[in-house]
Amino acid sequence: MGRVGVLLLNLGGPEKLEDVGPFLYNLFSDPEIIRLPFPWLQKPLAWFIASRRTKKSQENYRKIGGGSPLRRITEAQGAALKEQLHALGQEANIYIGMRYWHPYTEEAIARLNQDGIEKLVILPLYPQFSISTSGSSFRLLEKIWQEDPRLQRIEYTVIPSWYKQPGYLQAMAALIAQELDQVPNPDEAHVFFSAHGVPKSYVEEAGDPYQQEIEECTYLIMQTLNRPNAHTLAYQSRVGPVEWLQPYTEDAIPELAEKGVKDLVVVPISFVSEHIETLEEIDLEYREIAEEAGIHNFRRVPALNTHPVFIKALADLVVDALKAPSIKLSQVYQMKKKVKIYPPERWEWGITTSAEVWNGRIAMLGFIGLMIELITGHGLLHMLGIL
Ligand SMILES: C=CC1=C(C)c2cc3[nH]c(cc4nc(cc5[nH]c(cc1n2)c(C)c5CCC(=O)O)C(CCC(=O)O)=C4C)c(C)c3C=C
Ligand SMILES: [Fe+2]
Repeated sequence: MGRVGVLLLNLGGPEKLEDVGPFLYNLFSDPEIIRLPFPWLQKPLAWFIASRRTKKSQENYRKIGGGSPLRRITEAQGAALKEQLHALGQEANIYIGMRYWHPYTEEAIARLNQDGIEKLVILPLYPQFSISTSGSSFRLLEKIWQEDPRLQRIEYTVIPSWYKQPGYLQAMAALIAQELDQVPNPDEAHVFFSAHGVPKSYVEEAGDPYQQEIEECTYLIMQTLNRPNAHTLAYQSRVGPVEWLQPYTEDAIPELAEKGVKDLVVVPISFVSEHIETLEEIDLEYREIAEEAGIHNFRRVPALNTHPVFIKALADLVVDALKAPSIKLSQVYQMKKKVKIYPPERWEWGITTSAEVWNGRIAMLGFIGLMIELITGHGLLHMLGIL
């Protein structure tokens, strides 16, 4: 086997408070995060939403020490993975490719090109697949691959998602058991899975398998845990006015308190590192909601970070992927999405699907323009510098 590389894909996070604005701009510029009918509207709208959100988001990052720990943790995971692979007899260079902050995916690709990597495993650090996370990174990689002829010589394979991996399930179960054992009556505590949400339309219209993978994953973790505790799944971190997957975490916690739950063990499920949504949203915001609602013991299960059982699970995934038939980037969407044929771009007269799509797009553009005017007091053309 030639020189082996592992590309770890992750979201990235602002390292300093000054990074928050540009990080949010990068995030909202991604069509997999905000889906707009007109690509030319993406950047002005990203700029607009990022500018409005920066201050509040900075306040949250300030509360967790002034920046995201994601780069530091991902680098530690990469180093631990390299060591574990070495212990299994597999030498490999590890590369970290973040989607919205440093080290960007493009930087990782430049480095693995320089190092002459011949065989590559692409491993997203998201256990479950979503169009908005792994899907977005895969789309970016497809584009990079098409534009860089040097990449054609690399024999690569993708791991689309890995929420069923036994070592991962065992590591999650061990962390939950450890937290349950800290409450006075461990069997009475309620296990509360809080997954990062996505807009409902991702699942219902775009065919994102995320909800199904999250549901199956919670079921498998409970099976692995093998304890009598009741459990609930809810979705956190909603952004914007549209409906996201329900129930929302902030509603589900008081509902459980009303039903008499006193001990709550919260399990962040869609991400493997500590980040703003565990350290701020769960540890501060949801804890306050829970305590006000009458929960006596609110405990949060730590993220996997560099848990040795988890790192061994990642190493096993890499070793297995190197042996298995390769999966190409172009295959992932076919495997993962219940593809709904998007209505044709070509205009057709009459009451056709195409006409409905274009009517919808025009109405949406008008609505966005109206909202911008209502909020800023300026029209869209004014904001774009046209007037
Ligand atoms: C599996 C995990 C994640 C999904 C699914 C996801 C979807 C998603 N996120 C946003 C908007 C934001 N996400 C933000 C931060 C953020 N998101 C994830 C993970 C998932 N996002 C992580 C790990 C982080 C934090 C990184 C860190 O700095 O620690 C943010 C910025 C923070 C804030 O201002 O609240 C936004 C905004 C959308 C719209 C979306 C699905 C469409
Ligand atoms: Fe997010």
